[in-house]
Amino acid sequence: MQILTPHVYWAQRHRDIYLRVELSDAKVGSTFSFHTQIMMCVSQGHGAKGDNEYRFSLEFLEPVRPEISHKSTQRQVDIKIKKQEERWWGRLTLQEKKPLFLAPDFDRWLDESDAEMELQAKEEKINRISVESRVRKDPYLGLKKGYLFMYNLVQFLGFSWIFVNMTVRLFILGQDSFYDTFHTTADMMYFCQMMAVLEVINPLLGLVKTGFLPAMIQVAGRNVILFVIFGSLEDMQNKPVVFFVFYLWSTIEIFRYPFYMLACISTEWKLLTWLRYSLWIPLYPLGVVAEAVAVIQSLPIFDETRLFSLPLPAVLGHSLSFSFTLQLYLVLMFLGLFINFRHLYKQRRRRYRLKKRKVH
Ligand SMILES: CCCCCCCCCCCCC[C@@H](O)CC(=O)SCCNC(=O)CCNC(=O)[C@H](O)C(C)(C)COP(=O)(O)OP(=O)(O)OC[C@H]1O[C@@H](n2cnc3c(N)ncnc32)[C@H](O)[C@@H]1OP(=O)(O)O
Repeated sequence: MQILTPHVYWAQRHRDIYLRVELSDAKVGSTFSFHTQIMMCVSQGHGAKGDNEYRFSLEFLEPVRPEISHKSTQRQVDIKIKKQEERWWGRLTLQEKKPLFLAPDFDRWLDESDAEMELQAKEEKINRISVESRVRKDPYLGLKKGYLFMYNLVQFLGFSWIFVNMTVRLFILGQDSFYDTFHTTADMMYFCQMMAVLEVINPLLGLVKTGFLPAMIQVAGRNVILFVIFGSLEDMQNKPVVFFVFYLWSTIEIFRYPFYMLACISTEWKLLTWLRYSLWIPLYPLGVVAEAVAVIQSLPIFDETRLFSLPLPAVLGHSLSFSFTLQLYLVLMFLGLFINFRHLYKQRRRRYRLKKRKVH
């Protein structure tokens, strides 16, 4: 009996092989069999030699997966086969000479670089959809952003009030303003620094991408100075060091909080970003030095007043002055400076590397 072979057209992508078999009204029961990389197809349909049984076999260049998807239409049978390994084939069949019944399917034909671009476009689309669906999944996003925006606004207003107040007094009173900074601005500073505890809680709740430790060091470090050194020792309150500490703190915050506010509404001002990620370079070490001066100045006062001193058993002496704890704290301060300086340096690099990548 004569074996009839249909015309078969082929095209490929990195993952798939497409075959189009020229058989109209092919019966649903086309059978396919696979043996490693050989595929055989038998089908009843209307081809070049009228209504008949047609068959063909192909030995592929590389192994394919045995599962196959195919669809018979009035005009043709479309077959899709998955390659076992995702790569571009130089030709379809193992034998170099192309079988006579096989030809390229120019309707689907793409060369390798076009197929790569198509693959890339598909992957980008999938990524975009998955990012969009992740973003859409958070039903509280608006609420979170609203809360962060309000928090940053309140902090911005608080620190701006301190900064403007101190600057105006400096212009009017000159050096005399150094001595009553605490009495004129401490209430607002207490308020802002108590609120700043939220900066440690926010990353714990996953509201911001900040590391917990840097925020903890920042907030705890400042609050020790504000509440323990300045707040509890009246003798410290009229020292010029208060002016320098408060001025350095508020200078960075009047840029940092508006930067966060803009981030909450997905907006950016280049100059503000630059100031947020650059001003800390001189301000942070200066701030730590000013805070260290405040701690050192408070040591004799704690020794004298015995405030917060730790009672000791009679054999060990009367009590342990709080100044010992503060001397230990001085060491911690420089460790904290190192950790946060490195953190801010990394944040700066990440920000500007990211931006460069977006530009190219
Ligand atoms: C463990 C016990 C410790 C005990 C203490 C030990 C001793 C401590 C000594 C410490 C010395 C402190 C000295 C200090 O007080 C001196 C001064 O402050 S001087 C003045 C200069 N100071 C500064 O410049 C520091 C200012 N502070 C900060 O920058 C932050 O507090 C800090 C945690 C240090 C770093 O901030 P962060 O990690 O948040 O970096 P980013 O700004 O880049 O933010 C990361 C991403 O999160 C988003 N984010 C963060 N916060 C908010 C917010 N409130 N609202 C909205 N979005 C926010 C931000 O947009 C970033 O997102 P993206 O990456 O998408 O851009």
